[in-house]
This record gives sequence, structure tokens and C-alpha cells, in this order.
Amino acid sequence: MAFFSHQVCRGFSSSAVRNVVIKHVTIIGGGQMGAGIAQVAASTGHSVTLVDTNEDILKKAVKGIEGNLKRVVKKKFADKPEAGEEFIQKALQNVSTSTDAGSVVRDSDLVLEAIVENLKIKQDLFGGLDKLAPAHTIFASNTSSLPITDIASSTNRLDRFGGLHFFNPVPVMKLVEVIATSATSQETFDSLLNFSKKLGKTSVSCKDTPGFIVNRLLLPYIMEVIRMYERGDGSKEDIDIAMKLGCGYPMGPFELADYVGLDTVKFIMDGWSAANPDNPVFAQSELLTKLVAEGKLGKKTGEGFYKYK
Ligand SMILES: CCCCCCC[C@H](O)CC(=O)SCCNC(=O)CCNC(=O)[C@H](O)C(C)(C)COP(=O)([O-])OP(=O)([O-])OC[C@H]1O[C@@H](n2cnc3c(N)ncnc32)[C@H](O)[C@@H]1OP(=O)([O-])[O-]
Ligand SMILES: NC(=O)c1ccc[n+]([C@@H]2O[C@H](COP(=O)([O-])OP(=O)(O)OC[C@H]3O[C@@H](n4cnc5c(N)ncnc54)[C@H](O)[C@@H]3O)[C@@H](O)[C@H]2O)c1
Repeated sequence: MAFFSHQVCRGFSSSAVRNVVIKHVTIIGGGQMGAGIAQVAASTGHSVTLVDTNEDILKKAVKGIEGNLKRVVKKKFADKPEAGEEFIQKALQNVSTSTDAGSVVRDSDLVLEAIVENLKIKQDLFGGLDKLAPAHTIFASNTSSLPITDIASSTNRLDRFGGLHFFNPVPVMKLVEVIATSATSQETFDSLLNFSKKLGKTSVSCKDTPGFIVNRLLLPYIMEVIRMYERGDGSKEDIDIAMKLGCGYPMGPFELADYVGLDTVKFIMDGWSAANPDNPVFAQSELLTKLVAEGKLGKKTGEGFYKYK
């Protein structure tokens, strides 16, 4: 990955189809992000198929969606519990699940991937689905840090491939970064922008540069924080309080890293430090490496920088 080889111009190669109105969405990966995106897409009238590797994960994802819909309804329909219940049921009816992506992509306008942050695994997934999905289907990745161009290279639909980068927790965070590679067609880009709008999100347009906008700025901050703690310049608790009360951030950096998942933070750092071995901004942290090796991945495993059990 050439880290700073910015792709400054977007191509307008002719797409096989015109603007795709996205109605049927396949979301691959029913973890934190996939389930959150499924919830928002289903709540806004899209039919969603959520795909993961086994039924237990999918059951947990749907249960999580139901729980989070209840949180949404509590506020949105505070004085109308019946309308709130109807909203939940409608959204849930829009969600189906599958462990076989290949069999469900045939009906999809959009295949959005939110699986593990690993280039080869993402390429294998899309490479296989490219042969099965209809010509009009748009592919998109929710990757935090991998070049969309590299993920798309496993397919023959470069013009119908883009990035849709959501933020955690998806039902609450208002932003979506919409990423165009140099091969993404204008029609595809517009379809992704329209889809983001239908989800009620505000979108920003990004080039396919490492970390897009947010993570290119967020990761160096998080890594500098971890190094500060490793040097003994402040306790985790004090650093978190300082950034919350001093900067007005809703979470301190250690809380946020635990919330996002330390495996995801490490996956991103591994890629960026390998591509930039001489850049101290992307230097590895011994502590982060140790926590991930011990399976302390943050909130999702009950322990990361903090304990949650
Ligand atoms: C960091 C490592 C480096 C980056 C790695 C890359 C990661 C990635 O690529 C980019 C990111 O996502 S970067 C990460 C970007 N993310 C951030 O930076 C997040 C920063 N943190 C925050 O914004 C807040 O701490 C939270 C919103 C998470 C919780 O808020 P709080 O005040 O502490 O606690 P609260 O009172 O419980 O919740 C408040 C309201 O939200 C509602 N709600 C919550 N979850 C919900 C769900 N799943 N569904 C529905 N609703 C949900 C809840 O019901 C409540 O509603 P009410 O109507 O007001 O009662
Ligand atoms: N966690 C965040 O805050 C965050 C925010 C934005 C983007 N992202 C990105 O979104 C993606 C997913 O992150 P997450 O936090 O939801 O991860 P997660 O670990 O919570 O969930 C990933 C899910 O993908 C499933 N999966 C893995 N390989 C699969 C395959 N081949 N087919 C089907 N399912 C498969 C896993 O079983 C798991 O349920 C990553 O690319 C990550 O970088 C994460």
C-alpha cells in the first residue's frame, strides 16, 4: 500500500447501469457495525439480509438490533408507545438473516461488507460474490483503513465499487464517509450518497486515501495517547477525564478504543506501520500488542484497557 499516493481524480467510466435506487441490501458481517447498519437500513424502509458465518452470531445480532430499536423508540415515540411498537415490528420484518452470502446477493442492489479488517479476507469475499451478484449490484466496504481500490481489485465491477464508512454506534453517529476510487462511476457514487441520505445520515465525500478523513486524524491521536500512558505521563483514567472535560469529547481515548475494539485498532496499525516503517506516528505499541494477544479486545470481550465484567 503506497500510503501517500493520493488518488486525486475520480474516473467517470461508464457504468453498466444508471443510478441504482437501493432498496434491497445485503450486509455481510453481523458484528458491531454490520448489525448497526442493518438496524438503520431496516428502520428506514430497506429490506436487509444480514449475513454472518453462523446462526448464533446472527441470533445475537438480531437480538441486539431489537434492544437498540427499543432505545430509539423510547425517545422517538416517548408519548406514543403503540406507534413505537409498530416501528420496531416494521423494522424487524425488514431484516432477514443468512449464513450463505452467495445465495442472497442475487436480489441485492447493494452488498455492503462489514467483516474483519483484513484485506485478503475482504478480497476473497468480494471476488466470490462478484460472480453471483447481478450486473447492477453495487459493492461497498465499511473498512476503517484499507484502500477501497485494493479491495475492489478482486472484482470485475470497479465502476460499481465504493466505500461507505459508518461510525460506531451506527444508530447514533450521524456521519457516513462516502468513498470513490479513481474507477468508481459517478452513478455509483450518487447512488451511495442517496442511500446515506435515506438512512438519515450526513455524508462527506472522501478520496480513497488511508483512513479517509476521520481515521487519518483519529488513529494518530489514539496511538499518541497509548504512548503517553506507556511512558507513565498520565493514568488511563486521568487521560480520559482530561480529554472529555478539556475537549468536550463524549468518550476518553481509552474508553473509545475499548468501544471500537482493540483488534480493529491493531489491524489498522499493523497495515499502516508496515507501509510506513519509518514514520513514528504509526509506530507499534507494546501494550496494544499484548492486550490483543491476550484476547483483551475491549468492551466486546469484557476487558481491554478497562474491565467490563
Ligand atoms: C478509537 C480507535 C481508532 C479508530 C478505529 C476506527 C473505528 C472506525 O473506523 C471509526 C469509528 O467508528 S470511530 C468511533 C466513533 N464513535 C465515537 O466517537 C463515539 C463517542 N461516544 C459517544 O458518542 C457516546 O459516548 C455514545 C453515543 C456511544 C453513548 O452516549 P452516552 O451519553 O455516553 O451514553 P447513553 O446515555 O447510553 O447513550 C446516549 C444516547 O445514545 C443512545 N444509544 C447509544 N447507543 C445506541 C445504539 N447502539 N443504538 C441506539 N441508540 C443508542 C442511547 O439510547 C441514548 O439516547 P437518549 O435518547 O439520549 O437517551
Ligand atoms: N468497530 C468500529 O468502531 C468500526 C467502525 C467503522 C468501521 N469498522 C470496520 O467495520 C468492519 C467490521 O468491524 P466490527 O467492529 O463490526 O467487527 P466485529 O468483529 O464486531 O464483526 C465482524 C463480523 O464479521 C463476521 N465475519 C468475519 N468474516 C466473515 C465472512 N467471511 N463472512 C461473513 N461474516 C464474516 C464475524 O463473524 C463478525 O461477526 C471492519 O472492517 C472495521 O474496520 C469498525
